[in-house]
Amino acid sequence: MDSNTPLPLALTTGEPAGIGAEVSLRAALQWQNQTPSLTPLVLMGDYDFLIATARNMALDVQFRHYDANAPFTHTQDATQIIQVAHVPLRAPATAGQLSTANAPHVLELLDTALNGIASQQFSGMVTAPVHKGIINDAGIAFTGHTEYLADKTQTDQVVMMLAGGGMRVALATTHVPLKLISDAITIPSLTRTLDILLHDLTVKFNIAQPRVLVTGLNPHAGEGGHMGMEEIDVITPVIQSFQQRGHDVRGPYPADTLFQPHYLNDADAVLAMYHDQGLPVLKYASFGHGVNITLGLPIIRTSVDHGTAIDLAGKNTADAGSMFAAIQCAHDMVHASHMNAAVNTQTNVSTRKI
Ligand SMILES: NC(=O)c1ccc[n+]([C@@H]2O[C@H](COP(=O)([O-])OP(=O)(O)OC[C@H]3O[C@@H](n4cnc5c(N)ncnc54)[C@H](O)[C@@H]3O)[C@@H](O)[C@H]2O)c1
Ligand SMILES: N[C@H](C(=O)O)[C@H](O)COP(=O)(O)O
Repeated sequence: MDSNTPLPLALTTGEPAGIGAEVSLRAALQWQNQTPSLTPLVLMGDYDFLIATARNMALDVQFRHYDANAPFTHTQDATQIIQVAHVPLRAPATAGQLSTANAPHVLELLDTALNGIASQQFSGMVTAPVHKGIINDAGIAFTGHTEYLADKTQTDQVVMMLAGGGMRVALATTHVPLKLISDAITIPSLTRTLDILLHDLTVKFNIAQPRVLVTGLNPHAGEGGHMGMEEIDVITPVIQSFQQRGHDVRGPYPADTLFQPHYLNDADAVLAMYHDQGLPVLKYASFGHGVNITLGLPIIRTSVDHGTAIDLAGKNTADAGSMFAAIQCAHDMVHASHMNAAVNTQTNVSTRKI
């Protein structure tokens, strides 16, 4: 490929019984129409299934098979062409009807994108939602893209961060049952989470001196130890160690009152302790336009803020705003990473390999 042509982003179309194909197609067309010649997209999915989905949506669109040896850019007159890296379904897909038979297909979409990134065909991946339950029902242990991609890229720890509504909310734990949360937050794990968060905010989001607000774990951040000891034993010592290293990391703040402009206006990200402490606030502020980002991976990966919406599949009513935002975010992160890599090459500043 011409070195001036940006590498495509891989877009995995997700659970075929859900809204993944619909939001992928709609957002891809919007992206290609708004930004022709910018970053091409390649959809990972079953070619005929995507054609059938487009027909059901009455989209004015043409399809072509992705060919790594024949670069394709969405020029002004080719914005309605969708490139597909064909990953065959394992069984016919019906909107709204989950099937364990297609669980391997869903994971093959991710593997195809990963292989394409490894072989430098793609600059990153944007993922449509998968259904964690049906993959487990198929006998495949799976807790989420976040953990799957960490495992596949042999990354010891990653950080889930969602962005939307003017906020970034990162999590100290990912898909962990509530009763295991306290034990999962240790001085080493929280330190590593903050290291990853600060590093990726700098390198992938171009924030020179990230300001991070950290929540407590317990009501009222433990009320001085009367409502839990995690703040005193773990969270405060970790925050202090980052402050001693010169970072703008503050807290622990009671999570129930932290999410207000008074605090947020003076911060680049909030680090919440667990999934349902931070994400409901962010999703209330931005559902349908938020982006899920996996930090700490050696690749760029973004995703939607919603799930498979089985109840909406096939109805052509799903909002593709979050998928569009995820494409935009991945595009911006690729550019920020390239810029920072160039700066570091020039100044010989070493950064952790991402
Ligand atoms: N990135 C991902 O892969 C991802 C993200 C979140 C949830 N999930 C998975 O999705 C499955 C279903 O999860 P859930 O039911 O909790 O959440 P969901 O987001 O699928 O649905 C919640 C509600 O939001 C609505 N909704 C979701 N997306 C919408 C859209 N684009 N436009 C309009 N309305 C939309 C749905 O109709 C439903 O009423 C679970 O297996 C979950 O783990 C996957
Ligand atoms: N925690 C995510 C959310 O609430 O949006 C969602 O489950 C997706 O997670 P993965 O990206 O790990 O699949």
